[in-house]
Amino acid sequence: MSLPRPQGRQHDVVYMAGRGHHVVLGTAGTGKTVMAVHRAAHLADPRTQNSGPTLLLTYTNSLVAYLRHFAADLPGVTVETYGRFGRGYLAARGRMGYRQIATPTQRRFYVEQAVKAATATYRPSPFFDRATDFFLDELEWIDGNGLATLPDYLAVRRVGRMEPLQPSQRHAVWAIRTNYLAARTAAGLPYDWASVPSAVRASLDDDAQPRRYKHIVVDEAQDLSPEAIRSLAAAIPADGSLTLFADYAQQIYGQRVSWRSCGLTVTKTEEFLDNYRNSPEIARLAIAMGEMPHFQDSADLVEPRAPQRAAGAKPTLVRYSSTEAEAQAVAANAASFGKLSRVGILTRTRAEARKASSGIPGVRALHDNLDQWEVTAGVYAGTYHSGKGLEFDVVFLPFCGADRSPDPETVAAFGYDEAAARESRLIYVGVTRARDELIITYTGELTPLLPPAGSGLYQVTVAG
Ligand SMILES: Nc1ncnc2c1ncn2[C@@H]1O[C@H](COP(=O)(O)OP(=O)(O)OP(=O)(O)O)[C@@H](O)[C@H]1O
Repeated sequence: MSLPRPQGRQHDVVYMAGRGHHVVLGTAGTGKTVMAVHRAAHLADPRTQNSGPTLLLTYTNSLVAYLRHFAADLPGVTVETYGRFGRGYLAARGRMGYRQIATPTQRRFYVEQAVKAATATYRPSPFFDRATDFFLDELEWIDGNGLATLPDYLAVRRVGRMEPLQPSQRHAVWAIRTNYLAARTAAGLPYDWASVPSAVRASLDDDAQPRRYKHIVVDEAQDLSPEAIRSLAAAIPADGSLTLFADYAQQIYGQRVSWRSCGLTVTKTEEFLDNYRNSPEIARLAIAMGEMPHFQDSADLVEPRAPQRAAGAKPTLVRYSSTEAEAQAVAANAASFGKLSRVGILTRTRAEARKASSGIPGVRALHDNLDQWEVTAGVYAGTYHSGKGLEFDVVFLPFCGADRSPDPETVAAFGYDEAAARESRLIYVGVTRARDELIITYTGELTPLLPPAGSGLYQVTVAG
C-alpha cells in the first residue's frame, strides 16, 4: 500500500503557501492524512520556496506508526505525537526531568484525594459525590483552555451539553484543583499530560532561540486542546507555517472553539467532503449517525458527498444471546477474515478489545506502542480511540448493546446527553475505519447511538 497522489483540490491544499496558519476540515476518509503527509513532504523539500524542517504531529501512537510508514523516507520530516513533542521541548529547555509527568493512574489518585480534602472543608453537597471522571474531565478542560486563575475560570463559558456549573461549584472545582496541584507537585510530579501544552507555551514565550521546526502540520487536529494549538502557533517562526487538518465529527477530546481563540489567523478554511475510504453502504450508515440527535451540537458537521468507492455490502448487524457467544464469534470470524485482509476489532475499552480478540493468532494490540505499521493481512484490536485515523478492510464493532452504550459510568459522570454525544462520536470513528466490511454485534437491545436495526441500513442477522 502506498500513499495515493493527491487529486483536484487535495493537490491545492498540499501546495498552499508555506507561511501563516491554514485550516483544512474534512469528514472521515476525505484524504486528510494523505494531504498531511504530502504537505509535510512538500514543506520540507529543499526545492520548495521557504522550505525547512517540518514536524508532522498527531495524537495517538498507533497513528504515528501509521504515518511513519508513509513518511519513512521523507527527509526533513519528523513524525510524533503532541505529547512527545511537548515533553521533548520542555526537556530540551531543562524544564522537564525524568518521570515528572503524572501517569493517568497517579492523576486519578491525587484528584480523588483532592476531592476528599475539599469535601471535608466545604458544606456537604451531592456535588462532591460526582464520579471522579467528572472532576478529571473538568480539570483537563481548565488546563486545555489555559485558564490559569479562578477569575478566568469563573468568567469563561463552558461549551457543551452538560449543565453549566454554578459559580459556587466552580469555586469548589478550583479548590479541588489547587489541592490536586499541591499534592501532585509535592510527590515530585510537576506535570500531568493536560498541563504540558500550557508549560510549552509559557516556555516558548521566553525562548529566544531559533525555532527547531519551520513548519508544523497536524493530522487529527480536532483532538488538540486550544492551549496545545496556541503552543504550536508559538512554536513556528514568524515566516513559518502551521497547517491543521481536522474533522469535528470525529472529535473525542472535547468541544470545539474558534480558531481565533486558539491564536490562529485563518483567512480561508478549506473543506473536503469526498469520501475515498468507505464503501457507499458504510458511508451511508456514518451519514445517518451524523443526522441523529446527539450529533446536532456539531455546528459545522459537513455531510460527506457520495463516496468514491464501488458499491459493496451493507454493514452486518448480528445479535447474540450472550456476551460470551458474541466475543467468541467475533474472535473466530475476525481470525478468518484476517488471513487475507486487514481487520480491526474496535471497542470502547481495552478489556473489551482483549475479550473479543482472545485466542486470535498474531493479533496486534493497537494501544501498544506499535513501532511499525504492518500493511499485510492480520488482526488489530484496540479502543475506538486508538483506531483513530487508521483504516481496515474489515471492522468489527462488538458490544454495541444498549446496556453498555452509552456506558453507564459515563452517563453517571456526565449525564445522558453528554455521554451520548461523546460516545456516538467514538462509534462514528469506529464505523468510518471500515473500507469494505463492517460487522456490528450486540446482545439485548441495540444501542440507541446507532440507527435502529430496522432502518434498512444493515443486513440483520440473529445468531444462536
Ligand atoms: N486522491 C486519492 N485517490 C485515491 N485514494 C485516496 C485519495 N485520497 C485519499 N485516498 C484514500 O482514502 C482513504 C482515506 O484517506 P485518509 O486516511 O487520508 O483520510 P482522512 O481524511 O485522514 O480520514 P479520517 O479522518 O477518517 O482518518 C485512504 O485509503 C487513502 O489512501
